[in-house]
Amino acid sequence: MKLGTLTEGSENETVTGFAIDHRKVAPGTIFGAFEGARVNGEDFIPQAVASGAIAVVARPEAEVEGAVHIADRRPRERFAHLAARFFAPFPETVAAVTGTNGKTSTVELTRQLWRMAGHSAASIGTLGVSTAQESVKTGLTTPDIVTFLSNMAGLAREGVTHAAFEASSHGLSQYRSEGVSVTAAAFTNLSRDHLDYHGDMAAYFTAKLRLFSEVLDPKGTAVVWVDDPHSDRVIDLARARGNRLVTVGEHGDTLRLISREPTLLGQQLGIVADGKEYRVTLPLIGAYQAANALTAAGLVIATGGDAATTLANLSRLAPVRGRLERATITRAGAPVYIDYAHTPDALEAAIAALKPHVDGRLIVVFGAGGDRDQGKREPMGQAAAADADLAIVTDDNPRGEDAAAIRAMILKGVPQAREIGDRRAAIAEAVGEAESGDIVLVAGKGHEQGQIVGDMVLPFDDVSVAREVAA
Ligand SMILES: CC(=O)N[C@H]1[C@@H](OP(=O)(O)OP(=O)(O)OC[C@H]2O[C@@H](n3ccc(=O)[nH]c3=O)[C@H](O)[C@@H]2O)O[C@H](CO)[C@@H](O)[C@@H]1O[C@H](C)C(=O)N[C@@H](C)C(=O)N[C@H](CCC(=O)O)C(=O)O
Ligand SMILES: Nc1ncnc2c1ncn2[C@@H]1O[C@H](COP(=O)(O)OP(=O)(O)OP(=O)(O)O)[C@@H](O)[C@H]1O
Ligand SMILES: N[C@H](CCC[C@H](N)C(=O)O)C(=O)O
Ligand SMILES: [Mg+2]
Repeated sequence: MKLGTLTEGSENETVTGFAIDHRKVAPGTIFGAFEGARVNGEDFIPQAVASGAIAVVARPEAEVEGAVHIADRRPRERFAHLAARFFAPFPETVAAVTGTNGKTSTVELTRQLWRMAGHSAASIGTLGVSTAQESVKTGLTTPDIVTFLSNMAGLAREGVTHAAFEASSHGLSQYRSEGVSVTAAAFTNLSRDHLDYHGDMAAYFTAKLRLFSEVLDPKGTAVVWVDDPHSDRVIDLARARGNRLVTVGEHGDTLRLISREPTLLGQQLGIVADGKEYRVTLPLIGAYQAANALTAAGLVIATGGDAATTLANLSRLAPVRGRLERATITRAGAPVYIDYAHTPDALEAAIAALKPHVDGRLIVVFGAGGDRDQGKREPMGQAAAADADLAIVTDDNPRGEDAAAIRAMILKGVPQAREIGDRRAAIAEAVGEAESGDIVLVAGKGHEQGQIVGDMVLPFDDVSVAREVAA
């Protein structure tokens, strides 16, 4: 591709790639220089040009010498659209999922349902880039724009026709997932998280709504979990823009959930679609997993799937890694579940999912991440105080913060909890305490493979630790 095809000039230089980090610039690269939360990418323009950048996308006031300056008030957006032209083509059907909780689960379940319908499908999110064959980590929920577009293009080259990705609020506000045509976009729910980055709930919601106001194709479909108090805003937005609507939930029009009964290994759902009533055996426990499965089914229907077939396929869904995953059963006979709940709402949902299965006590082990929203810590404690029979507060990626100070903030919400900083010791204590009829929930890390302390990532996997201490 020639530079002249991307800018108004007649530059004949060959574009070899795109980069947003000057350390990744090679001769022929177009460099995106953006103001960030930590540093200003514009400071690296001279180094990028010295490394061979032939053009720089940056604000008009940025100084660019020795390369073409592609000036734009919204450089991240402009960069994304230029890069998309370079990396295209992409999978023809692309769905995006936003919401505070449930994104990873929904994209993963959507991928599975598409596959059952005979499509070559993939998902991109917290678990990485996953196809039926493999899963490769990217490190972020919504990867940076260059990784995102190159992965989407790579999937298309491998024959993937259907891709679902997680649109995190950080990703949406940093234009990390632009440039592909999004045919369907789903909203799961909104509750407290990430206020360290967004400031307040209104700004956090606005970041998420950009998926519906700007990213979703004008001819695309909005899929909405309607039982969340924030769903009306999404529905109004979709109506105002003329998008097709698929609504799911107890108040849903497309898929109406009329009953839900927990069973030993999952739940029985009664669902009305197109005026017909369906009985579905979902092999996943908890109201929250039913919500995510229905939202995933909504995305599949929004992208051309038949409702009856899609609902029938729900009975064959495989669990999502680290989401209410049963790691082991203790010697006393108590099951130990691992879940990725790391917000107050998620902790409440994970506890509620297990409650119907508990005869004795529900023992919950959890912490909260360092260098993340501090205001969610006390409410997480309160959620455990309200619904757990025994809470053990421990560490979960303290990062650059003092672990004891994080625990103290959680303990304000649950003063009766036991405090055991060392996560392995905390899990061992819960496993040792549990009697027959009890359930242990270890929350916060799900699929994660490390404990981040300072700059170090110490190997840690809740599932293996639970198995080891229970052995
Ligand atoms: C707060 C945040 O989201 N930061 C991300 C973001 O940073 P930023 O744009 O503010 O970048 P910055 O570090 O200030 O740098 C500004 C610019 O200078 C460039 N730069 C920087 C240094 C340098 O030497 N050379 C250089 O060119 C950077 O590439 C960037 O374009 O862009 C960077 C490059 O893509 C990301 O690596 C970085 O993720 C950090 C590591 C992070 O921890 N992000 C988390 C909070 C995150 O994004 N989480 C969400 C949500 C999780 C969820 O709940 O699902 C996610 O999508 O994963
Ligand atoms: N629909 C839901 N409603 C409430 N809580 C949920 C819902 N879905 C998931 N959760 C809770 O949130 C946790 C994380 O789920 P999941 O990984 O699917 O969400 P996510 O939105 O991808 O999270 P992240 O923001 O970390 O990427 C689950 O382990 C569960 O505790
Ligand atoms: N995507 C979330 C994951 C949180 C997981 C939890 N284990 C933590 O470290 O806080 C975040 O970066 O805020
Ligand atoms: Mg996720």
